[in-house]
Amino acid sequence: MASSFTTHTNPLSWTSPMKLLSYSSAPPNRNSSLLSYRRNRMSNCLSLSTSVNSTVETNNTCSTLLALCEGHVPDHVLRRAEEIGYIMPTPVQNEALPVLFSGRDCVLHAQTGSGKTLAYLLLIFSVVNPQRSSVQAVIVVPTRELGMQVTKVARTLAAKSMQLENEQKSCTVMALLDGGTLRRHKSWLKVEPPVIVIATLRSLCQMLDKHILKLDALRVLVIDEVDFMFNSSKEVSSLKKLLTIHSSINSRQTVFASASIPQHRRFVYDCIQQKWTKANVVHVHVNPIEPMPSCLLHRYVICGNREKYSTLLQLLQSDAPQSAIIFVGEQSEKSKKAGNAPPTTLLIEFLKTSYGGCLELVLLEEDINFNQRATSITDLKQSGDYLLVATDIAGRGVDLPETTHIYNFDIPKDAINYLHRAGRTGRKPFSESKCYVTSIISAEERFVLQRFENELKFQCEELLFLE
Ligand SMILES: Nc1ncnc2c1ncn2[C@@H]1O[C@H](COP(=O)(O)OP(=O)(O)OP(=O)(O)O)[C@@H](O)[C@H]1O
Repeated sequence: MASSFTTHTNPLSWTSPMKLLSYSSAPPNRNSSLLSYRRNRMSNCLSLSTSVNSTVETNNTCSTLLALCEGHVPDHVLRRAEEIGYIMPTPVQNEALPVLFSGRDCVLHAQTGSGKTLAYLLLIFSVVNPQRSSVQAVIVVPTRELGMQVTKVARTLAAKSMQLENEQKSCTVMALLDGGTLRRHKSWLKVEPPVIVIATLRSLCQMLDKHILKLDALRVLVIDEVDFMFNSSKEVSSLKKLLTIHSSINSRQTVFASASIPQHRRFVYDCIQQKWTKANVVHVHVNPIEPMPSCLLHRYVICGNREKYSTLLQLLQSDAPQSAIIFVGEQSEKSKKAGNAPPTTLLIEFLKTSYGGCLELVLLEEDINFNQRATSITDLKQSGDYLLVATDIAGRGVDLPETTHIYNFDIPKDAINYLHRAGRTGRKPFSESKCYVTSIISAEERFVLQRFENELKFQCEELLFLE
């Protein structure tokens, strides 16, 4: 079956990045802001940081990551970073690292895929002392998937460099994630006391409440995806307790990170008022006029509910993605009670029989067991040719850089969700390649997508199916 799509106005028009950068409220000069972003992105000299309550000297000189971190981060960690391929700092690393090394608390606010993880990990390696067997840094993450990913990067950086002999003892990194049992976590703690702990809030608080883990020696506390954590009714009281009772702002450096911090001025104000951070906290906000990466091209297709499956199939055939994630909405409680199969399962079954392409079909959702979930992401990272069907569990933080296409089979519930789903692609900081985000919507949902466009300052092009 020959299938193809065209854009509403001009079949090729959506390939133009200039056209895609639109603003709901008029920017000072659209073209010049795009050009300056491009220039800055290439030379790593972005100077769009906003500081709150303080004047921050930002580092505007072009330098390598090594030059930026020398004298702060141990040599063996910097060598490992180079071996992995981290040579130049990304804009957020360029902006944030001098602030972080100065000891100030920090709200890291930068686009998805911009390299916030490496920024806070380099801070941690600059502060902790591997000779002391006490927990000196804690990174709190919202999901097991993100936790496993951050643990992997931290362990890779902590591992012995191939270039340096006679190195110091390397840091022990421990993951305390949902899905592991308290007994197992307890015995790991005994066998190899960790210096850096990466944890989901529930598992961490369980250990703290039972006095199995102590944070007396804590030097750095990172809360990743901070807006999500504060928005989650299940997590918020534990989070506040961690920030104010289990540890103190005076003895630790606090870092909050996310690509989306709604009402960020209010948030920073609250941080100070509630004593979650010190009063001289710095808000490092990189590229505030463009909440999403400019390498993303946004498209939508309108179709009836019954045609969604065939529309997705046609899109997959015409796009031929290298790797893709298809986001499906959560199953409602009513549908669960009625004994219906989850929408993810229905879609996987459909694709198994209809999708004839060479990508491996993988499912990721809350209801599959933790070991299976662990395998999914690890396998995907290694294989690189996947068609991942997922709920929003894969929407936050998951880093699969080979993903070239995102499909919103169901429309995200709000603009923030759109931003994080879209941000699962375009995750190669120095690449100029374009990546695609396509939403399959009904005619009635067009106005919802329009609202996202206004809020997130992007423009979506309609794809029309050609018979
Ligand atoms: N200096 C660098 N040079 C090259 N690649 C980098 C650099 N820093 C980070 N990366 C890569 O960029 C990708 C995105 O980084 P990371 O996962 O830290 O993004 P993020 O800002 O945390 O995104 P999100 O908000 O979606 O969680 C990763 O694959 C990482 O390895």
